[in-house]
Amino acid sequence: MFLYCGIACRRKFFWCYRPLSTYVTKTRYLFELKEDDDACKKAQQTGVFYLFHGLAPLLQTSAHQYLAPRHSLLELERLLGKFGQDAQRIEDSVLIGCSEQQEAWFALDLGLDSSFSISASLHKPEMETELKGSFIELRKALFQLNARDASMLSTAQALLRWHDAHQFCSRSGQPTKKNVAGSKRVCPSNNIIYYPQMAPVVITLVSDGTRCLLARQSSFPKGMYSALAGFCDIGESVEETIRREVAEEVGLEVESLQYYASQHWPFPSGSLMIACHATVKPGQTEIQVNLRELETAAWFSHDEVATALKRKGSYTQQQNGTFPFWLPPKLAISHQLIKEWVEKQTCSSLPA
Ligand SMILES: NC(=O)c1ccc[n+]([C@@H]2O[C@H](COP(=O)([O-])OP(=O)(O)OC[C@H]3O[C@@H](n4cnc5c(N)ncnc54)[C@H](O)[C@@H]3O)[C@@H](O)[C@H]2O)c1
Ligand SMILES: [Mg+2]
Repeated sequence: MFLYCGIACRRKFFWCYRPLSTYVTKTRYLFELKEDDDACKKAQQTGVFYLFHGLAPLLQTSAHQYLAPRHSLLELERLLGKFGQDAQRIEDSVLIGCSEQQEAWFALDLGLDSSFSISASLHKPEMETELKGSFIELRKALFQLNARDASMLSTAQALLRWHDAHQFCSRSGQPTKKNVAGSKRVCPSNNIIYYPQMAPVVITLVSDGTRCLLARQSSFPKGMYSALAGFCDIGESVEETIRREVAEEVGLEVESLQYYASQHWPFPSGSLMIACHATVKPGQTEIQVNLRELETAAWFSHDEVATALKRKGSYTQQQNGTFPFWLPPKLAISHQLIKEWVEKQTCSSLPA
């Protein structure tokens, strides 16, 4: 592709241009689709649509995995026609990404109330039959999706939910209007622009040097423990949230912390999970669990955690009445954070 970057580098007596990488070309294309309604409408002609109903994605089952089917604009128009829906409903769709070949990906919810249709939710079973799939709650399906579909459907659900909840201007009370890509909504009466939001959440794996601290909430599946998590309060830095959450939930003071990685998380309504390692002073490890937030918390050895990482989620009660200790699945950043801690511990215990 003969695309050149606008920033030229001067070498001796002539200008030379660096061709844009596929990644840069793709990000620039997505930027254009968000800014230019006509370009985005054009992209819908050749793009594909992922379908939702009441925020549950349409999925098909294939060998213990879920797959997210895609539909062309033509197929979608035909489907809407068959169910007596206005094709204008497609204007509710949101842009969620594109391929390296610039095939744009959109998501559309056929079950949420729309200004173009009010009775779509009545057709759910018939639509499932027609589409040869089922609308399945993302919470149930997430861990049986491949990483790419999981990430895309999470983004799509968060964006669709945000649009559904921001139909009206909080200042004028008037209906807001989304741009074609769905990257913003505007109130026509006062031009206030609303952008999709997500809540920053820290997730911290506390260690005392040899053990790590894991906790569970009563809402977790039986036997599952995870690292400590908490929403950032307004005005806080990530470091302040970590110190506060660890103090609040287990009564310990963080000595040092280190950023690990981040992940978009669709629950409860679109969060940015910021994962960090933290340490406490070796002598100050007595846990005082805040029972309003947690069911329990405890220190675990390297070997206990390494074994639990290999265990798949299980709800089978053991003979002594307890449930096996297990950790969140691979897709969750808490799993990756805990895995990194185990690997680091393994390396540091190897003879030099
Ligand atoms: N991806 C992962 O690996 C992973 C692992 C653990 C937790 N999480 C996510 O982290 C989130 C936060 O963890 P937590 O429940 O321990 O948080 P938390 O300890 O802050 O407690 C939750 C409480 O915080 C309050 N809160 C403050 N701001 C909020 C907001 N913007 N949205 C909702 N509630 C808000 C509410 O009262 C809520 O009951 C969970 O919703 C969970 O989905 C993700
Ligand atoms: Mg918490």
